Amino acid sequence: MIRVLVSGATGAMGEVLIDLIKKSEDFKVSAGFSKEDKVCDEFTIYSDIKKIKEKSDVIIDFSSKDSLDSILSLALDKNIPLVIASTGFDDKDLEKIKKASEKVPIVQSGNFSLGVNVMVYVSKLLSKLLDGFEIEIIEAHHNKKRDAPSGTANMLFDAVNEARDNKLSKLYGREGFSDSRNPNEVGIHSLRAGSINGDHEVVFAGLDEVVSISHHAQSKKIFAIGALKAAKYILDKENGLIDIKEILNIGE
Ligand SMILES: NC(=O)C1=CN([C@@H]2O[C@H](COP(=O)(O)OP(=O)(O)OC[C@H]3O[C@@H](n4cnc5c(N)ncnc54)[C@H](OP(=O)(O)O)[C@@H]3O)[C@@H](O)[C@H]2O)C=CC1
Ligand SMILES: O=C(O)C1=N[C@H](C(=O)O)C[C@H](O)C1
Repeated sequence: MIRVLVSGATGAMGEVLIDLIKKSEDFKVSAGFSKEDKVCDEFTIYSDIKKIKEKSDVIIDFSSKDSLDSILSLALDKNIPLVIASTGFDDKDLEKIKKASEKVPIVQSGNFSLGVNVMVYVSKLLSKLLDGFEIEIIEAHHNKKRDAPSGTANMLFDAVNEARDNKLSKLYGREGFSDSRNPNEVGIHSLRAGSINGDHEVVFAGLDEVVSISHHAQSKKIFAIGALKAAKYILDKENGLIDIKEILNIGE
């Protein structure tokens, strides 16, 4: 039985993850981490990582960028693998994650669903094949999402940009007048409304033709399923930053 320390335990994703773990035969919740202490039937949620004494085999983090330092020190202190699903990280945060992965195995992804990671892989291919087509990215999420654009939109931008020798630049929204569109700009547009679980579209627009690829998350479960798969995969790894594509068997 794999003992999971759930970070972000009282959040929307934390609750979905805990519910899936309770129905699983392979996993159990050892403890939770969140902003407030809370005693649940089968485990305790702590707001202070120093109070967490329960033995855990892996940490799965669906909290926020604000708890990154706590989560990294928890993984390093307990010397256990870490699945980072929180989004909104900047380059300094990503550097901290890379540094910590020298000591413990870490997988960090803005999206743990299979469908999105296949979409990221295909978007890179489309960007290469449709050279000269202009690219726009649209993402839509629920009205409680704090960060914009989504981590997934950033993954999609990185993929299409890599295929264009990193010559592309992000443009967040548009307003006012402009004589012409810079061919290397990628408009990234974020919708926030209702209870949308996570929709993404990449549009490749050429002269008189458009190619697009999209993903629609019908539940939050798809992210928790991917995170649990990642947790199982990194359990026996020594250390290192493991690519989600390796875990989901996507591409070379
Ligand atoms: N990679 C992926 O596949 C996916 C990633 N995500 C990401 O996961 C994160 C959580 O999403 P969601 O569950 O919807 O968000 P919620 O706001 O519903 O939950 C966030 C949780 O983290 C806790 N938290 C926030 N800041 C801290 C902190 N500094 N220390 C301790 N606990 C903290 C919150 O506590 P409290 O409730 O007290 O505020 C809450 O329990 C987001 O970054 C989101 O983008 C979401 C879905 C899929
Ligand atoms: O906040 C969410 O809900 C989600 N966030 C992730 C992101 O920022 O891409 C993944 C998914 O789209 C749901």
